[in-house]
Amino acid sequence: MHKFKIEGGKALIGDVVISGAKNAALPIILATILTDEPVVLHNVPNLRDVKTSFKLLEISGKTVKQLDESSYEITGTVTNSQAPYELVKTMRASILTLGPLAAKTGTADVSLPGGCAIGARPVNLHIHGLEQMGANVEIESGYIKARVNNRLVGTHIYMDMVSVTGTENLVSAATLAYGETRLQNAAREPEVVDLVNFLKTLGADISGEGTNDITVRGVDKLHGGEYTVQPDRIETGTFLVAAAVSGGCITCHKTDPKNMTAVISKLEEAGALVECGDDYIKLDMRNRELKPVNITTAPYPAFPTDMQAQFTLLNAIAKGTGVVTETIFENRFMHVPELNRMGANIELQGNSAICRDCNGLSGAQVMATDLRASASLVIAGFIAKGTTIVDRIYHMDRGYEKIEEKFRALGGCIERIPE
Ligand SMILES: CC(=O)N[C@H]1[C@@H](OP(=O)(O)OP(=O)(O)OC[C@H]2O[C@@H](n3ccc(=O)[nH]c3=O)[C@H](O)[C@@H]2O)O[C@H](CO)[C@@H](O)[C@@H]1O
Ligand SMILES: C=C(OP(=O)(O)O)C(=O)O
Repeated sequence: MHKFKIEGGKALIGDVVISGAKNAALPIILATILTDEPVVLHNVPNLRDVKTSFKLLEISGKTVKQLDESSYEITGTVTNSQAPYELVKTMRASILTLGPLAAKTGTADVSLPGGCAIGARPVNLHIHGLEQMGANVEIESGYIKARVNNRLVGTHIYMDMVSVTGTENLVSAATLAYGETRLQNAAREPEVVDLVNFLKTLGADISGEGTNDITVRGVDKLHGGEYTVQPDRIETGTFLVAAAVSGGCITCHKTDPKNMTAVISKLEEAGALVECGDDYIKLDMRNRELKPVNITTAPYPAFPTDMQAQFTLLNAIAKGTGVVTETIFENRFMHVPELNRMGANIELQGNSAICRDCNGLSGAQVMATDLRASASLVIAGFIAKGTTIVDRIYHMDRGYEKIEEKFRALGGCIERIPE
């Protein structure tokens, strides 16, 4: 298991090019199951989760060919409708095979993902939606087994909770259903919109994306196409927080400020000077005082849970008290005890973290528990006095491309050490 060794105490300054969004790339890659024709994808990030998605496609019978650093061609037809436990256990987003496999082949045997560090994360909405579209779904030996007679049938689905991958699974499945599917209380996340735009390039007939009421009119088949994955708004936000907490100045290029209003306005409230262009965001924190900000996570367009750990760190080192409330996942504060070990003064009260003044952070040996917790600990290492060792960084490799390279270019002292 690799670790990061980080020397702290330097402002992070410079430019960084943002990669394609993990959470857009994964549903798009797995939705290629829906077509027999070639698909070319660009701006695909080189991440562990992306490799896992390609493995899932290859198991299904598809062929994946890398064209350049971030472009891939996916060809072939699905001949096997299994998403095995060995892969699903390493990546929850494997559940995104369920809708496409059921719609395309009438059969899907997808291992139940189970809980993870941040919460129980059930998939009842995915299953219930498919049942409403006519699938017969059984849970057997740890697998979701979906069977469809002939073809899924469009229907009116009200989703009890806003679920990002739940919406993505049902939208993907509905593209090949007979008739019209209406999804109410759908997720509005930019990654859902990216998936819909991709499906439209393959000939899907969808409207309402970006709202909570999406309509999909099923077509007989989808054709091939070429698509560029949107920039990663969470990677962008992570670098902006790194600039803010280190008193530095970072410009994120090839990103999309339009999808980041909640995060940018909180960074401004925290005292940062933020400048946005069409495809860049620059955050300057030099000679400015960091102020605490209260945040509450909620579905888009509200503040994203995937930026919560980074803002918990921001509040931990700001002068004054900031309250972070997590409403999406029941256990997403695993970074708090680790930050406290580095000198933070954060108290957990129910689903809130009360971040009070501390006397700065000092380097320590800490454990990454999930993807965004890892990001907050790595950034904490850059601002702490002395050396920080972050253990279990495989979490980070799931979602951040070339992370050491990117931080090093900003002046960060970080090296990967094999155990
Ligand atoms: C690959 C991907 O895109 N992952 C993102 C996706 O995860 P994911 O799609 O798994 O998260 P959801 O939006 O589904 O989860 C939201 C809430 O709904 C609950 N729920 C969800 C489905 C369901 O069938 N039943 C149920 O109760 C979950 O436990 C959670 O409490 O959205 C999350 C919320 O923005 C992000 O943190 C993840 O980074
Ligand atoms: C929680 C995340 O991812 P996943 O849903 O893949 O676990 C994340 O991207 O922060």
